[in-house]
Amino acid sequence: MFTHTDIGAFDPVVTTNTLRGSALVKTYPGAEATPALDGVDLTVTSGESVAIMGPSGSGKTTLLHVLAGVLAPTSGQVVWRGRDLAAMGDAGRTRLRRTDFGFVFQSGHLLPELPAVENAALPLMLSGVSRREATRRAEALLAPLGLSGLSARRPGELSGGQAQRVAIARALVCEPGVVFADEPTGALDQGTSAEVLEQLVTRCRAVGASLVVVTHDENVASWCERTVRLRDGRIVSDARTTR
Ligand SMILES: Nc1ncnc2c1ncn2[C@@H]1O[C@H](COP(=O)(O)OP(=O)(O)OP(=O)(O)O)[C@@H](O)[C@H]1O
Repeated sequence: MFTHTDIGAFDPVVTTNTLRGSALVKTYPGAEATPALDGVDLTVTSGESVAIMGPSGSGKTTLLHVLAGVLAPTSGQVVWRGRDLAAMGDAGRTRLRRTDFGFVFQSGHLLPELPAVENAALPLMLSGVSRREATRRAEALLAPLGLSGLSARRPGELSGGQAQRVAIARALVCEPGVVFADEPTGALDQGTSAEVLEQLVTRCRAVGASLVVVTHDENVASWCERTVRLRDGRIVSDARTTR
């Protein structure tokens, strides 16, 4: 017979790719009076896409970094797949960021000397997968992003939109549970930005990864299932996107 405790063992928060931030506070040294995050609760469920919006300085990037285990919160807790990030230690969090999370930044952060396919394959090679297997898997991700003919090109030989699509492939190559993107289309013109965003959302959905994307662009947010708005380090609205 199941008791209440037995049922708890099947808690979906523990067994699925749920990312949960609770009571998150972050103060930077010298700015203790004005926390960058001031009591944020945010749960991202498996496969969900969430846009984080708000004015400049409202805490968007800080929230992204705290949820991703890049920055430690001053207080509060981040739990991924039922595990507290604070309990993992620096080495554990570094490993987690490599295996479970993917990252896309505003301007790609690709290595200029490597061809596109090796840039996309890099996280796999860093975790010990052979170059041959890593590039095979990277090629398989570049193809649906419309880049199969460009995999030998170096970043300097790609357009901004193409380079961001290589960055999307790189973020997905380790089959992450969550992709974190900080202004991923901030350096692109509007048309290219819409294409890249569509690709980012579509590819994350195709592989079942959740997406947390910081943006100033309402068009970007409209691609996500949910929009969270911050002001002065607090959530002021959290709503399903209506189309
Ligand atoms: N390393 C840091 N040291 C001190 N203060 C910081 C640091 N990083 C951010 N802050 C401060 O924390 C607050 C939130 O910054 P954050 O970068 O998270 O905001 P944001 O909403 O992402 O802003 P933007 O849209 O301009 O990128 C701001 O007041 C900022 O000045």
